[in-house]
Amino acid sequence: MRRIQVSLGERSYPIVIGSGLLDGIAELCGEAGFPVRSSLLVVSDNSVAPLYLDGLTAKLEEGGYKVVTHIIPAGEASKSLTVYEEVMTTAIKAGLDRHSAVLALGGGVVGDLAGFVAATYMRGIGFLQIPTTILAHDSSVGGKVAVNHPLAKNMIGAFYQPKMVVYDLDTLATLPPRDVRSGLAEVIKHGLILDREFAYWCREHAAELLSLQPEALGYALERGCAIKADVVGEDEREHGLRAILNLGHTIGHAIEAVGGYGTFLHGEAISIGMAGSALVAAKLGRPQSLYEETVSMLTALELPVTLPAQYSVDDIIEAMMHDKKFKEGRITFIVPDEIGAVSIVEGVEESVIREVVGQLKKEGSPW
Ligand SMILES: NC(=O)c1ccc[n+]([C@@H]2O[C@H](COP(=O)([O-])OP(=O)(O)OC[C@H]3O[C@@H](n4cnc5c(N)ncnc54)[C@H](O)[C@@H]3O)[C@@H](O)[C@H]2O)c1
Ligand SMILES: O=C(O)C(=O)C[C@@H](O)[C@H](O)[C@H](O)COP(=O)(O)O
Ligand SMILES: [Zn+2]
Repeated sequence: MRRIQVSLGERSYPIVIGSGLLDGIAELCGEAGFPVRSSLLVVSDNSVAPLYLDGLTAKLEEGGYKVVTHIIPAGEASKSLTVYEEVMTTAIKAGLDRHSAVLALGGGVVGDLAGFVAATYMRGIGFLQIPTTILAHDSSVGGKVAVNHPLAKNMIGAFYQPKMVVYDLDTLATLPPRDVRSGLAEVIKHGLILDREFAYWCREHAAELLSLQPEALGYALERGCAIKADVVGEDEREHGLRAILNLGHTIGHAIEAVGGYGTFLHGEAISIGMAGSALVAAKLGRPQSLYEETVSMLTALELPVTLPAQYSVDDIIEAMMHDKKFKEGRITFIVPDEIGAVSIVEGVEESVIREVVGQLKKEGSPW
């Protein structure tokens, strides 16, 4: 077991990462400050719940907690105001009070949605993240919680930190291969923005990562969590540095919204977006080889780097205008300078972005 601290003053918390952690979940809830005999609302989805919810509930009840559960349909479409309201209804009917807490058992969809419930139920109750996907090494850390609006990703949300992240790597064994690949996009993102050596390590160990080899995966997730924790510790509310975690997301979020949530998985859309950012970089004077190197890393992880022909450039550009970094008619891009270093570039010309999205389509893609 290893602990990585997210240092945020009185909102600091540990990421507990390792094997067999769910057996000790009641003790960890105690450490997180949830009083024994209080009610815990466990939110999960209908793929994760059959695998892990009964075991988790039994351990929590053995530890003296009352457990209420709410199971949402798996997939991005559940990150909606409708599903948010349904979870709230469960919380109210179960009589959750200010000593209660919400536990998110699942991937980023469950974590973002349940976190937004925790942030807003009675103006905020306790929250614990129990990530079960590779991608959720990113989503469970840092306190961005949200649901989507049909026009734009994560548009309705809050910054609300969990009291703890309990990352039991044993749960990853049941992940479908497509979600393994999608999660690896955010893993390599952490290397691409801040750690050159780690980015190359991911490419070199791609086969082990894709086959969920425990040592390689454990190392990659610890490194990814540590990089994320450092950035969040520096800039919790994205006044500056934290924006670098958005590499690939300006285009990626637009692809998700235009395609319909769930058509492309988040990591897939972000992978195409990271290829796009490297094309923007080339147009701003960085070497073309940076694009080729980025693509070689993404394709080693079997991630997409091109956009299907049916996506309209106009639609993508329009969706981008809803990006949270879009200010006064100017689009901000996180642009790679080299592998392991990026710049935040405000006011990238629309004509440049149009060309890049067109180029992403041109390659022709099986996706
Ligand atoms: N808050 C943040 O900082 C942040 C960061 C990155 C991504 N996100 C968000 O996270 C979401 C994507 O997260 P995700 O990829 O984890 O999606 P997800 O929660 O939909 O999980 C992916 C799929 O895997 C299934 N699954 C989860 N764990 C499983 C397991 N252990 N075994 C078998 N199946 C399992 C789920 O049922 C789902 O079908 C997006 O909405 C994205 O916007 C948020
Ligand atoms: O934590 C962050 O900050 C990130 O940007 C991490 C991203 O991977 C994540 O997808 C996040 O939800 C995007 O944030 P948003 O503010 O652009 O919605
Ligand atoms: Zn992301």
